[in-house]
Amino acid sequence: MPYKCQCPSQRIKTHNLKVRSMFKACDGRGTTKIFLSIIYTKIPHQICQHSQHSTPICRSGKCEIHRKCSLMSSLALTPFKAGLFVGKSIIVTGGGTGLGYAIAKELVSLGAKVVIAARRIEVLEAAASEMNKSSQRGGKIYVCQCNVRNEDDIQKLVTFALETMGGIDGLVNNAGGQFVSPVENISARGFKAVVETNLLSCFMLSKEIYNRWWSQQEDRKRSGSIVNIILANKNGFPMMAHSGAARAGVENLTKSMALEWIGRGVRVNCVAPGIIYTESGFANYGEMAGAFLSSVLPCIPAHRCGTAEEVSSLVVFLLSDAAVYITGQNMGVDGGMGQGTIPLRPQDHGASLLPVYGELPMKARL
Ligand SMILES: CCCCC/C=C/C(=O)SCCNC(=O)CCNC(=O)[C@H](O)C(C)(C)COP(=O)(O)OP(=O)(O)OC[C@H]1O[C@@H](n2cnc3c(N)ncnc32)[C@H](O)[C@@H]1OP(=O)(O)O
Ligand SMILES: NC(=O)C1=CN([C@@H]2O[C@H](COP(=O)(O)OP(=O)(O)OC[C@H]3O[C@@H](n4cnc5c(N)ncnc54)[C@H](OP(=O)(O)O)[C@@H]3O)[C@@H](O)[C@H]2O)C=CC1
Repeated sequence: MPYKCQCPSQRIKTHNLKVRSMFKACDGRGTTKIFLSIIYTKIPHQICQHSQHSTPICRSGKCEIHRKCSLMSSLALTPFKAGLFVGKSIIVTGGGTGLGYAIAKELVSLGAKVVIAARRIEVLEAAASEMNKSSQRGGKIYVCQCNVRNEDDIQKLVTFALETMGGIDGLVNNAGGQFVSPVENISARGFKAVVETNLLSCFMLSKEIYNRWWSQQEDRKRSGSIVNIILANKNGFPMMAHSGAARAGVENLTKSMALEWIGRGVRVNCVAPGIIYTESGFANYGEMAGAFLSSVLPCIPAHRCGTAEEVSSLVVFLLSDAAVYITGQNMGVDGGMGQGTIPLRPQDHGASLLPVYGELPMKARL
């Protein structure tokens, strides 16, 4: 059935697409070639639901492009080769939302078995059922309720992961967060809560897995990789000082663990996101998030927030064997923010010229 496009503008973007297949679309005046990728899943939706279309481009929802779209929407955005993580078992804390969700989704789409762990079981279950649609070559998401501040929960998480996946190859310490407050108003309990959530949790879970699994492996091929998600906090983190301090602790702990455990084939690295737009992450700050965004955007050299996929691809790389010679590092994904100070010097160029990898609403760009 020929696809009838009624788009008057014909502004269908083909860049950023990895061409795997080509479709011909009739615009009523001639033939337009539309290139689609089966990997970069969001693009076909942008074609179908292109905001510049004055009329709906397909009313039936049954055309070839819609069929491809629904197929592709269940796949994850990834630059990595299919099957890269087949046979690998990974824990992602905070994997039911935001960055953790993007990481878990990319991993399962590459064939990994992944346990996602957090406090809200209903959020985890909904996420798992969605992500299992992207699973490829035996990849599967399992869920485990766990408060990472609680040592019993940590032990149960490791037991669950070993029983369900048969081993652990990777750990992403992503669960975390904080509240916004000037230093003078943070109570000791509040400070402690943030340190427990971000630093103690990372120590407890990494240690538990090392003692019960990685240190027990005679097979040197069964190595491990830990990726700790921290913050771009090189110059402190005003209004989130407790978190800046806790994450600095994680960075240093990362270096110590990297040196102590390299003999067992365990690598440990940090990823330091700048300001990454995640709906769940920003929801934690209510109305304050909007004000924060407009004040911080001019200070980000890239002039836009990052996307979860832009963080996930680095995390997945660090978990992979392509990164076997990398340990003890802290890598920023921050649109240049780590080069400046916070609050950063406003940049005087216009809208962001950087292309976007993943999805980013207009409000998260300058
Ligand atoms: C705006 C864009 C920012 C972009 C940059 C960063 C982005 C991100 O990091 S996104 C991720 C955001 N996600 C989260 O922050 C979720 C996890 N966070 C939390 O769960 C809390 O912030 C927590 C770590 C503090 C834990 O909270 P809770 O379970 O309530 O902790 P406790 O019951 O143990 O409370 C202990 C202590 O903490 C004080 N407290 C908690 N929230 C606040 C608050 N919003 N403001 C001030 N104080 C807070 C609480 O009052 C308790 O202290 P006392 O009152 O002295 O007993
Ligand atoms: N978005 C951003 O701009 C940045 C984010 N980060 C960090 O990246 C990580 C992910 O953030 P993002 O995805 O944006 O935000 P989210 O709020 O979506 O992610 C936080 C996740 O951590 C889980 N979590 C929080 N506390 C606990 C706990 N005590 N035990 C178990 N799980 C917990 C939450 O699940 P649940 O509530 O169900 O437990 C949630 O899934 C966080 O560590 C965040 O601080 C760092 C820099 C910037």
